[in-house]
Amino acid sequence: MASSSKDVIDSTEPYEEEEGHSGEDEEEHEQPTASSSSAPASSSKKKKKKSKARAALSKMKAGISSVAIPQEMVDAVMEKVKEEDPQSQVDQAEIIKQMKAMQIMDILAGKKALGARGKKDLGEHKFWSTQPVPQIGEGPPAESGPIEPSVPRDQVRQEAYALPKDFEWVTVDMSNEVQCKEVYELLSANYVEDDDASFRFAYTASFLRWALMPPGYFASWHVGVRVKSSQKLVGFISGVPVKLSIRNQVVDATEINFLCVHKKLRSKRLAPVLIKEVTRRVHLEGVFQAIYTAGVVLPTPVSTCRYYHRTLNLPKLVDVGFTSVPRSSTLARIVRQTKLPDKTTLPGLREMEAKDIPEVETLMNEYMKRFDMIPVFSREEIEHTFLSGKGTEPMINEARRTDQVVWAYVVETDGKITDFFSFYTLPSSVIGNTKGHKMLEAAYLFYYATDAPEANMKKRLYELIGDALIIAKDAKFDVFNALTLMDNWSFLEDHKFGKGDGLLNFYLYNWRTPPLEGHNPLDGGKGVGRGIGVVML
Ligand SMILES: CCCCCCCCCCCCCC(=O)SCCNC(=O)CCNC(=O)[C@H](O)C(C)(C)COP(=O)(O)OP(=O)(O)OC[C@H]1O[C@@H](n2cnc3c(N)ncnc32)[C@H](O)[C@@H]1OP(=O)(O)O
Repeated sequence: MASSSKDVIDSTEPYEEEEGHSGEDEEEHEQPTASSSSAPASSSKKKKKKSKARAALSKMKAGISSVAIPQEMVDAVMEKVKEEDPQSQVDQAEIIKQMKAMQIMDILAGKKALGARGKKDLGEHKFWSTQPVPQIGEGPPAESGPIEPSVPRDQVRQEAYALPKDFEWVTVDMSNEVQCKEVYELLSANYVEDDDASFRFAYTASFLRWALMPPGYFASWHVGVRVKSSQKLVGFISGVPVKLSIRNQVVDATEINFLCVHKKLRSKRLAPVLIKEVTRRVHLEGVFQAIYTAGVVLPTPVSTCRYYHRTLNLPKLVDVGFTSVPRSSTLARIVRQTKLPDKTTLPGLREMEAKDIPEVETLMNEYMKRFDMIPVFSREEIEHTFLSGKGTEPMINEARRTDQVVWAYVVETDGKITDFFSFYTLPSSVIGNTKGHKMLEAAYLFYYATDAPEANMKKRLYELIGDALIIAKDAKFDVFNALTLMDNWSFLEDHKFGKGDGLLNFYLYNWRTPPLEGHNPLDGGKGVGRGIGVVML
């Protein structure tokens, strides 16, 4: 009798990975080291809720929880703080947070300041230690470039990696509605959650189609794993082509995203085999570099950015536990303080149209020179990225069409496009909420550009993002999120974005370059740089 997918999923043993494939991957076969969870902020239930709220979405793809801090180190720091300032209100949770941030910065700086437990705290990395990525403690490279050479197609492993016997590889056809829905369903139930399992990213099917089918995409880079007997999709990873300019070296790369393994198949070493298989398929197309982001700390981030959140619908954010009202204030007061103007303010602001593509391209090419790592968009990519996700009529509300995934606006002054901004939707499902809210509607700041001269740049960006917030509020988003990349640092605080707890790590595969400025968590929110100009979905 054929086993049901439930039986197969429940009984799957940890996967013993193949050894020595094409000399690329000699992972030792051991159980993964369990990552430690972050320390609770407080034992009191109320405080815990508050800490959950602060962490919220920013910790989802952006956790620092995999870095363990020994209790004795926390105690020692606590003692020192009290010694220097007996009135200090700082608590253990804050110390742990700061120490984790310090560790990440040390990794970025290539210092071995990880304490006696060093590498162990970060896990042994049985898989990642075999991959062409900068290893922990290696130190910043003197020069940028590939870690291992590219090889001709006939030297790339031709056969797929072996999977446990009950599973098989599939290439998911994202243009097929049923298959796209299967990916959506896998992710809806199993993708990234925050530490408290309160929210889970809920990318829509139309979003996934938009994200995974840019011009020149390779269907073979949409890799799925199915249970043979039931054909249930239980694993996924995807790549899309991207041309990156990293410190002025242009690299044909792939953007890897949506790595997901069904919850019941976790810790069985399926992720490494998914990563190896997508790598093989990417190599077969002559591409040998990749960019990806993750909340977890792996060897080795090229940069780390922090999330910031701008409240748009405070009562709902409080209801779902995303945020809380400080004791010293009231809901009504904060609503008043964060109220946005009813109408956008910039003359000439309008939705981007196809006719604007050449001017937006010129504007972006010029403006993006400010950052060290940027995407190099072709005209077709600009069209796809900013216009193809516009959705269709009818409108769901006054500023949102059915299936709209991206919002793109330009400022036209005397027939010339002077500015541009965009944001995209990424809702999260609210897990186990008792107040009737199923979804948290979050907008994420995407690309923008302006021709404002440097002296006027800060003011102009402030105005642009102010209007983006108003449009997002009209489209009924609950919160507007942004990272400390591009020039975001210049307007986040002025626009009343709250600093999130979460950090997002940026990684490059098979490319070494000295750390790119993103955000220095030691610097209390200042000291942000202009390293990262790539916005990952
Ligand atoms: C040239 C082309 C190159 C293309 C490839 C470029 C690289 C792309 C890399 C992928 C970029 C993805 C970008 C995104 O999509 S980031 C989003 C990742 N997805 C989620 O967080 C969704 C919820 N979680 C899951 O589905 C699972 O927990 C996943 C699938 C994440 C791990 O499954 P599981 O929990 O069952 O673990 P395991 O026993 O199979 O495997 C354990 C090994 O996997 C390493 N691990 C864990 N999490 C991640 C992670 N997020 N990136 C890279 N590696 C990760 C881990 O360190 C350990 O290796 P090592 O520490 O022992 O060495």
